[in-house]
Amino acid sequence: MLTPSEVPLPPASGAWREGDPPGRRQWYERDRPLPLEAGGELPGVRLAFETWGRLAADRSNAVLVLHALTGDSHVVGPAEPGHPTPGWWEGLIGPGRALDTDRWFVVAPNVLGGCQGSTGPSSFTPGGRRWGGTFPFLTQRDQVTAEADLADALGIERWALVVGGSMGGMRALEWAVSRPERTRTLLLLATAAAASSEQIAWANIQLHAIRSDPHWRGGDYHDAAPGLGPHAGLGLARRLAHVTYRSEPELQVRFGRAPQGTEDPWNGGRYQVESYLDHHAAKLVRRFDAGSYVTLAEAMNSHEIGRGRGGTRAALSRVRARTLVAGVDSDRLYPLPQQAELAAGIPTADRVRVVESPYGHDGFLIEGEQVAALIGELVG
Ligand SMILES: CC(=O)SCCNC(=O)CCNC(=O)[C@H](O)C(C)(C)COP(=O)(O)OP(=O)(O)OC[C@H]1O[C@@H](n2cnc3c(N)ncnc32)[C@H](O)[C@@H]1OP(=O)(O)O
Ligand SMILES: N[C@@H](CCO)C(=O)O
Repeated sequence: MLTPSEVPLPPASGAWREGDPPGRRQWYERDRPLPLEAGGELPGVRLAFETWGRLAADRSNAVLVLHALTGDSHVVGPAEPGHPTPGWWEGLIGPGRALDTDRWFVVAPNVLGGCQGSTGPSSFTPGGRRWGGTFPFLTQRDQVTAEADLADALGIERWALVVGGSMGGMRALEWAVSRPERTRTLLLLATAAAASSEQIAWANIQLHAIRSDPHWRGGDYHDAAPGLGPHAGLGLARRLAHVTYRSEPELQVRFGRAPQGTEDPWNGGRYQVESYLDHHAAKLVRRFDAGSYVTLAEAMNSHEIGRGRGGTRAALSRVRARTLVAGVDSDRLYPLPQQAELAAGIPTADRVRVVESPYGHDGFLIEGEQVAALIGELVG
C-alpha cells in the first residue's frame, strides 16, 4: 500500500505552474502592489478566474461565486488540461441551472494566496524567485480587495449575487460588509462571522502537521528535488480536516468497523475509514500546494468581521444586500449557531435556513439541489 508521501507527485504539490495549459481560465493582473492589512504590500498580484454566460450591456447580471479552502475557479466542468479536477459545484451553473447562463454572467476567481493560477506561495516574485516562505501573511480582507480590483477590471460595479460557502462565505460576507453598495443579494453557506477558537484550534493542528514535515523547509521547498515537498504533513492535515468536514453518523454508517478489502487491521492492515482518509490525503497532495494551504488556513483564522469596525453587530449592520444564511444540520465544524448569529445580526437577512444533510460541513458542496433552491429564492 502507498502512503501519500510515497505516491509519485508532480513538483510543487500539484500547484499550477507557469507554462501549464490555461484551460478556460483567464487572468487579471494588478498594475500596482496590493497594500496588505497586516502591513507591507504584495507586488505582482494576479488572479485566475473563470466566467460563464455574458455580461449584460447594463452590467446588472453579474454573479460572484467564491470557493472554499481547497476549491478553485473551476466551479463546473470536466477535468481537462489546466484543471486537475472536475468542477466542485457541478450542476449549479449552465443553461436552465440555478445560475442560468442564459441570464447570469458568473465569475469565479481563484483566491489570492491559492495555487490554481492566482498569486500564492508557489508563484514567482517579480524578481523571478519563488515566494515560498517569504510569501506575506494575508487576511480575508486582502483577498477581497484583490477580488474588488478584478470586478473593477471587468466593469462590474455591483454584483447581483455574491455566494460562498465556508472560506468562500467569509469572503462573501466581507464583500457585503466592506462594500455594501456593490452587493445586491448575498448567500452565506456554512460560514461564520469570525473564526472560532475551536476552528483556530483545528487549523493549528493542521498547520503544525505541515510545518513539522522535514520537507517543509520553512516554506522554501518548491525548488527542492522534483516531487519533494511536505506531502506527508499536508496529507496529515487533510486527514484531520476531512474528519471535521464530515459527520460522525455518516462515517459510522458508511464504514463502521469494516476492514479495507482483505486487509487485516490487527496485522498492519487498515480499516475502511483509514483507507478512505488515505485516499483523500493522497488526492489533495496531488492537487494542492502546502504553502497555499498554510497561507489560506492562516487567512481563515484571521477572519473576524467586526475587527476595527466596532464589533460583530456593528459590522453586520452595514450589510444592505438581501441575504440568506444557511448552515448544514450535521456540520460539526461550523455549527448552526454560527449561521444563526449571522442571520440575526444582518438587518436584511431572512431567518436562518437549514440544509439537511448527513455529510456534515461538506454538505454545502454535496447538497446541490438545496443550494440551488436557496439561490433560486434570491435570484430565481
Ligand atoms: C469532486 C472533486 O473532488 S472537485 C475537486 C475540487 N475540490 C474542491 O473544490 C474541494 C471541495 N471538494 C471536496 O472537498 C470533496 O472532494 C467533496 C466534498 C466534493 C467530496 O465529497 P464526496 O463526493 O462526498 O466524496 P467522498 O468523501 O464520499 O469521497 C469519495 C472518494 O473516496 C473514495 N473512497 C470511498 N471509500 C473508500 C475507501 N474505503 N478507501 C479508499 N477510498 C475510498 C471513493 O473512491 C472516491 O474517490 P474519488 O473522489 O477519487 O472518485
Ligand atoms: N471540503 C472543503 C471543505 C472546506 O470548507 C474543501 O476542501 O475546500
